[in-house]
Amino acid sequence: MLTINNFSKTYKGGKKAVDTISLKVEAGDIFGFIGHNGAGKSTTIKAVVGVLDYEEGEILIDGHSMRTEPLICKQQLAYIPDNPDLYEHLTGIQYLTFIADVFGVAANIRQERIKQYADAFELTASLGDLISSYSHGMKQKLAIISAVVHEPKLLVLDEPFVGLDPKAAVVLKQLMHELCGKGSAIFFSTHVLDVAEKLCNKVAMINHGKLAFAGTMETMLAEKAGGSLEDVFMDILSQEV
Ligand SMILES: Nc1ncnc2c1ncn2[C@@H]1O[C@H](COP(=O)(O)OP(=O)(O)OP(=O)(O)O)[C@@H](O)[C@H]1O
Repeated sequence: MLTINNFSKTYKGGKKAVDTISLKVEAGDIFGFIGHNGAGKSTTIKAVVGVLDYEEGEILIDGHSMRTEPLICKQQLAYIPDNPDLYEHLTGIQYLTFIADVFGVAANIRQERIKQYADAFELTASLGDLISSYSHGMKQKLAIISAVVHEPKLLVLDEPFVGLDPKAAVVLKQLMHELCGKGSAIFFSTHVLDVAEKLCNKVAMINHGKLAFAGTMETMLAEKAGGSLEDVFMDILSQEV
């Protein structure tokens, strides 16, 4: 579903934020992307979803190149940034309707999905209110609902658990499992290693722009007998790059 081949990104001014990384996210995967502050996670994610240009390497969504076929790629994915910037002058329901229109979701299907997810996130009563009146967490919940309303083949999230209350975090985890059960793939960055360890079947660790590991969670944990994801993370961080 997502293939990253030898992707590198150098920002203007010469800063090489990501250095020749490759990984594969397949249908049904919940793939966690882990790394220290400034490791290159958001840079990679922004290139994957087509909001950041890149010159080196290739990013394929379901076999299509994000560089040369961005529209086909973007039709298949949903992206939730770490700080969702929504249209504040719309109400919650107007925003969800707008996104459902963009992705051509049939009226009966969108109604069903909006009801299901808004109820689960306890946002139904606020859908008629302006987004400008929402709290940070409510905006995040709305962004999540807007992402799943069109059931994307690939859902990409940057730090999705930051700012969510514990119940919303549980709902999000259930939703991620549900989406993957239907054959979608999820690629998300997180600093919450306990959540990643329990939730993800695959994981990649990036250290100063370079990939330190990419593969199954099982393999990663087996590399450090009896260790947790936190132990592996600390071990990788202590290694020279
Ligand atoms: N627009 C930019 N221009 C120049 N350098 C940038 C830009 N955006 C990010 N960087 C640099 O690229 C490196 C990787 O940043 P990135 O935001 O990808 O890290 P991250 O892993 O997402 O970090 P965090 O966990 O803190 O969000 C950092 O050194 C950062 O300073």
